[in-house]
Amino acid sequence: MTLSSLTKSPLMPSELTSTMKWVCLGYPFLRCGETFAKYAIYISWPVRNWMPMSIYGAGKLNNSLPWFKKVAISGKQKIDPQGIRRRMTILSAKLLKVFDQMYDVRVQQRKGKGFVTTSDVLDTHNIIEDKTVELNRRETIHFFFCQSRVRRNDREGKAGTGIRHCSLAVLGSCHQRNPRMHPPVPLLLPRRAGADAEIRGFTLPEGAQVLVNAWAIGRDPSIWEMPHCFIPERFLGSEIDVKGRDFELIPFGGGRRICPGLSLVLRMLHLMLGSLINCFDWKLEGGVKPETMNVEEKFGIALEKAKPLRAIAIPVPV
Ligand code: HEM
Repeated sequence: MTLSSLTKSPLMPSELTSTMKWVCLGYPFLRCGETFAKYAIYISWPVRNWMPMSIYGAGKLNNSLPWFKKVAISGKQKIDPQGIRRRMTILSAKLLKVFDQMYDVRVQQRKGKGFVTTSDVLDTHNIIEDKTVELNRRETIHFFFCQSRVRRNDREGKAGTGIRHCSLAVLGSCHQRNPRMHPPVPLLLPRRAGADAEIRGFTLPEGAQVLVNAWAIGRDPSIWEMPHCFIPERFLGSEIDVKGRDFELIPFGGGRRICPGLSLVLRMLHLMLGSLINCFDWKLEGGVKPETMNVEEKFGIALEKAKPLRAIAIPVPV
């Protein structure tokens, strides 16, 4: 089976090229009697590029080893080898409790004299102390919960520290291409090989789950000069963009599963980042310098900064 026949598989991105790097997990190796040595090919990528950074999400063993998943779904006993489900349940409960308390506070405030509506989400959800209140409460709190998850997905260290006077073109390069180094979704949506394939000497068996490591591609020294340096100008005059045509830069994925929010994101980021840079001067807290700022990442389904960025916004006098 050749690379070109693999690309015809409905489960693979049709524009697959050899510049793509692969991590392959979840191949039921017992099924075809592969040796461990061969299987090791599939785990070597994640061990190097992914395992140290994973906490939850894409790094679940249950997702990677089909046998595990089967047991977890069919059996009554829920297997949670890394304690991920347990930790997520605890954290979700904590977050719901926070929202629950906020809701209580607002109910009390609304009962008080002189309460002025703020037209915020709690108010527009029209809290009423009657028998429907429990439903309203649950809906509102879960609405917050979803919102905070979306926010976490989109969170990315893109403060305009030190680039207030950059041109619009450089700004475009910053927000469109910054995800090269810090793609918010480091491993794209999982794909499954529809047929056996041979890629650069590696055998990709039918049924293997394939995770494209956009994070590693964006830092590959064979593709990028000085891959660890943030040089927005490197894209000035360059044809490369994030729209899924250039496989060396695929923070939004590619093919039929490409992020449908792409156009919205590009417009909104330009507007938001431009406004933030235009309206404020930015300083880092505690004498931290941009050159020494901690840019380490914490990996999961969505990439986060290991240490949150604490920036001080100083309004620019009009
Ligand atoms: C900086 C912001 C964002 C980044 C970096 C991002 C990145 C991604 C990536 C990498 C994928 C997987 C694509 C693939 O595997 O080929 C994806 C999927 C998706 N994104 Fe986004 N995304 C962002 C914002 C948004 C927004 C604002 C929306 C909605 C308005 C959105 C909706 C989706 C949906 C629905 C999918 C799943 C598509 C599918 O299953 O076929 N994303 N995104």
